[in-house]
Amino acid sequence: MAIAILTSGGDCAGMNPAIKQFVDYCFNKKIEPFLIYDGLEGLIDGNIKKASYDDVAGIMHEGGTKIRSSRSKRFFDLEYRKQAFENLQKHGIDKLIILGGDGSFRALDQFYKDFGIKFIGIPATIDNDIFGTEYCLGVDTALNIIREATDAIRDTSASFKRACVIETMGRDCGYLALVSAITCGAEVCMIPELDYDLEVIGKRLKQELKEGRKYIVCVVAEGCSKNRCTTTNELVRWLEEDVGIETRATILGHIQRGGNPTVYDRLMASEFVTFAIEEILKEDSESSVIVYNKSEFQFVSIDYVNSSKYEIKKELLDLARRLVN
Ligand SMILES: Nc1ncnc2c1ncn2[C@@H]1O[C@H](COP(=O)(O)OP(=O)(O)OP(=O)(O)O)[C@@H](O)[C@H]1O
Ligand SMILES: O=P(O)(O)OC[C@H]1O[C@](O)(CO)[C@@H](O)[C@@H]1O
Repeated sequence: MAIAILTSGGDCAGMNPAIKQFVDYCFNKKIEPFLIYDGLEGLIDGNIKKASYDDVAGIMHEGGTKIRSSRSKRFFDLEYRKQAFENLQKHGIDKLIILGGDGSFRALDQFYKDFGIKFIGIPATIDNDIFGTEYCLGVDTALNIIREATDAIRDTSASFKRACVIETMGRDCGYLALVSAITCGAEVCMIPELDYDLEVIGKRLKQELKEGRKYIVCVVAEGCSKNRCTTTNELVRWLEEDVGIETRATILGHIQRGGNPTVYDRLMASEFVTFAIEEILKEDSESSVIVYNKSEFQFVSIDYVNSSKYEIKKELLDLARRLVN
């Protein structure tokens, strides 16, 4: 029996520990593990290799993905998916484990419908934006990187009595910005999920500055720029001209996607992969996504994952409401 693993979409910390556990666990179960390099692009190009212990030795602590990732235009095309299927056939692979976001799951769902290749999707994206799961691999590491950066930026802002605007990733989802704002003690948090009123926030900040505030930390989700009118540059202008404080902006960018996986992401990687392998080995297993809710792993259908948009839970949003008023 042969199973292959691939990583797709944005990489994240935790992918390497997952790949290592995949290989180790398969060997332990006397299953042949294969590695598909370069995500869906590699699947199309036949960049597939039987795994050895050497391929995964010493990768537990490394960020990113050793087998690399891709976003593939070609995979939307049946002709290339057929080529991908033929590549798998050459190696006798009929089961796939994919680490990625919901786009990657949709890709393999289409592939399953075309050629019957079963798969299990493991949520792995720093955005934490997949419907049906409270946690996606890589989020804890990304949050810790944002925390470290924000703590450092606060040091220099406080030294100059400045404001700082820190833009986080997350696509349309404000999860990274929200949790970072709460846990880094930000004064302002702007995310697509929460209405905010610059006039009201401005009044509060001016009063606080009058009372001796030495710095302002403003965390903003990249999704705000896309979905609303307030871009990071506009926030800088507003802080300088309306609130009256010298301001610097930092767009954290891809630094949030790299870095050594935290203990939590290493452990989650191991658990996600182990349960996924156990599930896909079952005779009656259907293609599905492994999700993590209330400290438990479960399997849900792709249709379920695609049925709705991920929403940040209200209790968490409530913790940040004072930062938007
Ligand atoms: N309906 C589809 N049919 C075929 N391929 C698809 C489909 N949807 C997505 N894909 C493929 O899946 C790839 C990964 O999707 P996407 O770029 O949205 O990232 P993702 O898996 O959602 O991860 P992230 O959240 O990190 O961006 C796409 O580049 C594309 O090749
Ligand atoms: O690395 P790329 O292709 O520029 O994609 C960036 C996007 O990927 C993510 O890092 C993960 O989905 C988003 O937060 C971000 O908007």
